[in-house]
Amino acid sequence: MRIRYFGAEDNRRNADEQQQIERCRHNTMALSTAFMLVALTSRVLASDLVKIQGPSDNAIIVGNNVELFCLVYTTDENGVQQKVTQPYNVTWYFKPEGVNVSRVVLEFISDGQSANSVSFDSSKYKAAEVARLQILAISLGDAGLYTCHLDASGQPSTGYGAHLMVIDTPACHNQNPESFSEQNITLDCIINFRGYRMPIVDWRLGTLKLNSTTEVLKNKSVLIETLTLTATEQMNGYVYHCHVEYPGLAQIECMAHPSLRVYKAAQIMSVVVSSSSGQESSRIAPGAKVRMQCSAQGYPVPQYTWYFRPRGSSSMPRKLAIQDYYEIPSFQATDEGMYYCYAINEINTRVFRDSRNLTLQLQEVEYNQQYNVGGQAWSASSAGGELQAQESDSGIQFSPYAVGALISAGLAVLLIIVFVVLAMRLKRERKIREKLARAHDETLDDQEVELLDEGLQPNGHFLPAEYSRLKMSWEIPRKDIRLLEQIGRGSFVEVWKGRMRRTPGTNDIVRIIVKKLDAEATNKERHFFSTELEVMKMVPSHPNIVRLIGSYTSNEPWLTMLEVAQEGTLQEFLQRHRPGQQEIVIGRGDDQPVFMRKHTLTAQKLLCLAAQVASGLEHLQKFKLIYYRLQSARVLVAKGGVCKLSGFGFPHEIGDRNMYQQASAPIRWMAPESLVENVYNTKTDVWSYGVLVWEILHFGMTPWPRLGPQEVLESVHTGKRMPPPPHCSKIIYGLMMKCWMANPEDRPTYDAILESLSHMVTEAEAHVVYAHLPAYLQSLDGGADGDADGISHA
Ligand SMILES: Nc1ncnc2c1ncn2[C@@H]1O[C@H](COP(=O)(O)OP(=O)(O)OP(=O)(O)O)[C@@H](O)[C@H]1O
Repeated sequence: MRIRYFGAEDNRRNADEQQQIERCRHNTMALSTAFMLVALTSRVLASDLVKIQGPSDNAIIVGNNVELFCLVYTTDENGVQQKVTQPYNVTWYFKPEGVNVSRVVLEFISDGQSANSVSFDSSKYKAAEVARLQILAISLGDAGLYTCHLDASGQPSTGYGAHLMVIDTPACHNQNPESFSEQNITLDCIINFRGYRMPIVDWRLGTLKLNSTTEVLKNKSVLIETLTLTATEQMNGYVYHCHVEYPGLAQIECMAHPSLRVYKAAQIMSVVVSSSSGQESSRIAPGAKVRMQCSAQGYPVPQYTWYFRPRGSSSMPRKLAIQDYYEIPSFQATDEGMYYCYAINEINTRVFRDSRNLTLQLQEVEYNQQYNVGGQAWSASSAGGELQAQESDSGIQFSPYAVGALISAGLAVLLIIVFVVLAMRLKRERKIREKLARAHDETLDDQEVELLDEGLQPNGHFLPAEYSRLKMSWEIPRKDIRLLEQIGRGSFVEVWKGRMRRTPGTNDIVRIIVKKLDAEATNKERHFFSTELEVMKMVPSHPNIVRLIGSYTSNEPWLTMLEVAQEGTLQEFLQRHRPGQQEIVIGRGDDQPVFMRKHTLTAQKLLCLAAQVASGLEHLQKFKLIYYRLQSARVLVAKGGVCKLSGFGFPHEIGDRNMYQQASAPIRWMAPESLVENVYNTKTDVWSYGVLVWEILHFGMTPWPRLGPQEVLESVHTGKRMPPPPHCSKIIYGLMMKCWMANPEDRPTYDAILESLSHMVTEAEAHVVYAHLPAYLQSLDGGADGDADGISHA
């Protein structure tokens, strides 16, 4: 905080301020002298012989001391001030701000020889020289009117008064020290002041004054100056300050610490190709030098990675460079292909990713390709990449109009082909859906929606006859659904615990989970919601798939009703059953917590969990469905430790959704082809499944525990894999490694995975050896910084 005084005294502040105070004291004295001159000429004196000089207005900052002057003097026949030699009394009065009554705070009694003082609050008020009042450790309550009265020879004067204004140090608050770009930032400057003058307050950035709003509270003694800004990346590191000025008295400032941090998810703004042939084009002349420049915005500043996949190749793109540009010194046929620029940054453990790709080709124009420009024949030579004028000999000459017409015709044919392909694809998908719907209908009769409150009705049919009429649409009347408590959130849904009437018109109630679409969901999100619902309706039931109970889409907000997975997510379930966690607190007695003994999951149970997930995935695969971001935090667990999958769809929908939510990609679980090309299919699910098996065997630990997301990405691309866990057999590690094969075709089928697991389950303790469990898995916080940081090469 910086302070500049016009008038105040301070004996507590630092040396700098002391100097300023000295200056201020002189100022005050100068003011007092001026005041005295005025008083001498204009005020009524107490008596002809004894006179007083009154104090002057002052402003002082809380915590400082101040001295108010009231001098007693007499003048000789020449008008020169002399010491008073006759008896007199001087009384100091104080009338606090906003109060109508004055009280005596100090009194001087002089017999003409010496003066005694009586202070009415000795800790606060002290006497200095004759008739001066010292006020110590000023607080806001000391603001008000101070007057000194002279009583000489029984003739009391009216006295002299001065206002003391007390200024508190302003407090600057930055309410949003961390925010995202485009969000609002609010800075408050709160000033406590007492006295008759309101300060002038403004927010500044350097010397630039900014528009802010002023609010005065508490009987005009507190002022709040609010600055509202829209966060932009450029504001990073900015510190705004609040400037408070008491005109003619003091200027004070406070800074809104900490400096601003404005996050922005990595976003590629442009990818520019330039070549030595002087053109910005994706067609490059042979031998030309090419530079591709990728520019991204974001805070923290994004990291760039370039990948390349040669033309005609279906292999994984290989990494080229970790920088914002990539250069090819001499472009050749082998450089033809797809180049990808990735920009990544991490904000509060969430990873944000953006990518662009471009195709580079050799210039097709070979020798003697001719155009007729302006009646003159030109020949384009690919060697130099430049057009050179030369006389054309013979050959057919095309006018630019003819070339244009040809291109338009070509485009039209292309459009028709695309249209036909799309129509055929849509028709095929519709057929699949109809087939699925039929399959579903066939299973409807014996489909018992699991009784969620088993105690109530263990074997009853969930959907009553009245609802079954609605069965094809799965619609449940809204009056039969009750939302009780929100337990979670998805990207565009709220997840609620709820209740539903099992039979209309009765009080037969079951517990359900309700996913409620956000009111402000975008059209795209509505589409994802309804597609997910439609897919769930079509998939025949399976013990490892979360069961759909019904939906409500007649009115907003749309609802999906699901069976309850009491144990929460698989990740939470695993962490709760970690070996180190043998006791859990289940409640509190009078003072003592109540513990319950928990059992660590057995080796067999761990392998069963892995098998259940594979079984659910195999079921989905039969209907050509894939998972949306498979990881233990997205698999649910129902009573009895039964894994339940939810969040699946057709690959193109999932790809679309993953692209939409690309910003928060679960990099640690993603297959290399998903990372680079946004490809999602059964084989990418198998890769993620391998990572999920690792999570199961590590009781819900985060995969690649010691690496940041960028390092994970690079490790995966350079063929590195997580190392063999010390407590797992070679066979089980081999299964994980197969899931992580670089070539998707080399990864196992779910059938093969289930086959392998079924063998392992029979002698589970030989595959998951608890005696070899690493120390980091035996404690509660093992997930945070376990030692599983070695790296294997695929
Ligand atoms: N059937 C259920 N039983 C118990 N809890 C559930 C159930 N469904 C969802 N939840 C809880 O709600 C949370 C969010 O649900 P979920 O992840 O399914 O939402 P989502 O829409 O798929 O999320 P996202 O948009 O991130 O994909 C889960 O982590 C889980 O804790």
